[in-house]
Amino acid sequence: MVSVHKYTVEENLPHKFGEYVLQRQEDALEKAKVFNVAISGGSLINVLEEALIDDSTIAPKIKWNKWNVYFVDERIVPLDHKDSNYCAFKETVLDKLDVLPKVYPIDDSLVDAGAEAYKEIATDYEEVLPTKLDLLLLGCGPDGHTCSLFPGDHHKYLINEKTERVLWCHDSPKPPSDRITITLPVMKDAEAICFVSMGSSKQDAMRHIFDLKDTAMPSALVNELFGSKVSWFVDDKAFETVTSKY
Ligand SMILES: O=C(O)[C@H](O)[C@@H](O)[C@H](O)[C@H](O)COP(=O)(O)O
Repeated sequence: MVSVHKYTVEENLPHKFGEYVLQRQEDALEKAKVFNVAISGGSLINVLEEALIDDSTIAPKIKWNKWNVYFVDERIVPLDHKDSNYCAFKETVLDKLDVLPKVYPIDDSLVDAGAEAYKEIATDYEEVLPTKLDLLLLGCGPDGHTCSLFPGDHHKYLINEKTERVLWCHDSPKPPSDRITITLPVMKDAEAICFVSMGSSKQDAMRHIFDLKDTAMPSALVNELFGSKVSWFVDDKAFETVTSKY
């Protein structure tokens, strides 16, 4: 069963999320010297800023020098492009830190080289990713996608992948069209998975995921497959139409 943490604006979701991340950091550092985290793009990056930088009780406890940061998905664009998840993370988080984590972006030297090279970007990133990540921090799109695992027959190859850990996602319904994404085997091996979903644009997806358990939506499939290690941080707007109890 997944854990759902639901908050109103007054209850300060970013702070609660920050406490959760802090706990995962402490758990990981009890066992190892580094904390291996993979993050998505989108609004999650702003929540990271609010939780881990702006929150004055959480910020001093974050041991950035022990963090290794990877990306659960990345758009195939130069790293300084506005669409790059790395670029968003750099501008929103890294540029505001005095002590930096180690960050592992994609190799962007091949972004203009076409399809064969895109496969290579994915394969190369698979080499970079540790086998077991301590924490995956995920978003969920209004269509139920997570990472760049999109719903629908055209993108079934991503969800069906059993061996390769990073794939090239082409014809993405959300631009830009070419991306890389982690696959379910990476999620299977991860210690913990955490989604953040906020705002009324997520209502329909939340109803499909939590009430209808519609596993055609990749985020619902993640719940079904890996439930006990999955946490959701949601606000009351996103969950307004969900009737199931958690
Ligand atoms: O590369 C991407 O497009 C993002 O990583 C994407 O997968 C994002 O996580 C979700 O779309 C949720 O984004 P929002 O929280 O901004 O809606």
